[in-house]
Amino acid sequence: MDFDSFVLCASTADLAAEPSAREHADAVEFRMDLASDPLAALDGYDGELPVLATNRARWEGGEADDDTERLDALATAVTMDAVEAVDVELASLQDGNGQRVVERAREAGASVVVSTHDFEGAGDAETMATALDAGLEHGDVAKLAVTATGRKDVLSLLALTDEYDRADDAVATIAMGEAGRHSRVVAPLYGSRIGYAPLDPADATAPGQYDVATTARLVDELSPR
Ligand SMILES: O=C1C[C@@](O)(C(=O)O)C[C@@H](O)[C@@H]1O
Repeated sequence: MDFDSFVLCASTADLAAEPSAREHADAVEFRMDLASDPLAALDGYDGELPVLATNRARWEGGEADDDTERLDALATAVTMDAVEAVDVELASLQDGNGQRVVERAREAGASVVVSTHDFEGAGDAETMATALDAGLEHGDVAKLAVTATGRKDVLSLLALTDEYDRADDAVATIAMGEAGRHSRVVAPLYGSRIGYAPLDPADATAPGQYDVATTARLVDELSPR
């Protein structure tokens, strides 16, 4: 999967739901940590959309507990044909444990998204840039999802997104929460390369998400012709 332009992911724990994502999404983000037998589901996957595999650790807002098992499963997932990209937490790369997933992804020709989440706040622009720079050192796309507490946080994030995009650095930026909700459809206009949306709002995988049909429609309507 390449991230030269915006990729909208339908975020789901259920790969069987892929047919209903096709109309709106470019890819499926498979939240392995929220699925009951994720490797079996991937093995049986015969959908059309490419898969971005995420196995989010509990310490980063997900539900996967054992870090060794979690990263092993991710390393196996990237060898599967449908998996064209993988998400690895920046912290897992900085402590060295996630490196084997990146190596496996490289061998398999899958792209690597390096993610950082802040579920409490946004930090200042320098903190955000530090996370993006570190992500770019390890992977193809640096993803930063922060929690916006007000408009200023969103503006800082959008300004940074614009800067990295102008430098041709692939970043994905998201301001989570109510104050940041609009960033999910506006950040792509400033160069954010990935969006995440559930098929059904009741299955949101993060605060402030629009459903995938709404996200696709709004991004399309707002995009310059
Ligand atoms: O990291 C991300 C971004 C996200 O947290 C969001 O805010 O849309 C949703 C997650 O499913 C995904 O793995």
